[in-house]
Amino acid sequence: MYKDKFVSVIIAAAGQGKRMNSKVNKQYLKLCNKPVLAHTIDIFEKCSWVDEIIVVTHSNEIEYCKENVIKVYGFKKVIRVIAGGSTRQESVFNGLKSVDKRCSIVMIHDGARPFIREEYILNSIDEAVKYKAVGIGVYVKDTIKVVDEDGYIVNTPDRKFLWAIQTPQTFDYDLLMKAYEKAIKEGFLGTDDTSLVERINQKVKMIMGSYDNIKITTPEDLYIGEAILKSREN
Ligand SMILES: Nc1ccn([C@@H]2O[C@H](COP(=O)(O)OP(=O)(O)OP(=O)(O)O)[C@@H](O)[C@H]2O)c(=O)n1
Ligand SMILES: C[C@](O)(CO)[C@H](O)COP(=O)(O)O
Repeated sequence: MYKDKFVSVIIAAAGQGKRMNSKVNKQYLKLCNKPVLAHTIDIFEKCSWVDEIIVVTHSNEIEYCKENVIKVYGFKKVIRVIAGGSTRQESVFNGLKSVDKRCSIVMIHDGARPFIREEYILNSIDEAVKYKAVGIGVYVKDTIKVVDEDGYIVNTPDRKFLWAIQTPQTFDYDLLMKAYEKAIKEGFLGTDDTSLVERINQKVKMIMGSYDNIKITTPEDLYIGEAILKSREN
């Protein structure tokens, strides 16, 4: 098992949470009395392989985040809370530009994914040292259809090759920077980080995650989330 490289974690928490349809941004909604974002940061804060954490939040929420999350929960590894952009990609890029000079491995995680467990973080870092680019996910449970604009099925991809990708996604820092710079130059916009690395013809290793590493996206995820937390209490 590895540990001689500097590991930076970028937590992307600058979205607007439109699908949650709530007045309070979803990262600051409470699950078992603690903000979603605080649950997320807590897991990385406690992980001994993580050297620094950068939280990217909406420019209007920087002070709120510092006061109500970083200060209240005493997170020491959060060295910076910075403003995100209008897309997740832009937010992550802002984070990438502000890591410590020693950063060798960078891990990108959604602020809205508060149930990742430490064993998956350690495994991702280990594998990133070997493979330079690592995604985490699960096999899809449903049969997936490709449907055309008129609502007709085009085809049914073989499920054994289909994964639902999650975060954290973990990379050699220089490699991810190169992928981001190319995507920006060429106007490519991806919904995750591995898709940018795929474009520079770098193989990305997929590792198995867990079905409970859900992203808080729509209102029912809040009660599913509370159930996940309660199931871990003992
Ligand atoms: N401009 C953005 C958009 C998204 N994110 C972050 O990326 C993660 C995954 O995005 P998603 O769940 O799609 O969040 P939102 O964009 O906030 O959700 P919605 O699409 O419902 O508005 C979230 O932690 C979100 O805060 C971000 O940092 N900056
Ligand atoms: C990286 C990601 O979590 C992949 O599932 C992504 O951020 C999800 O955002 P989405 O646009 O809501 O799928």
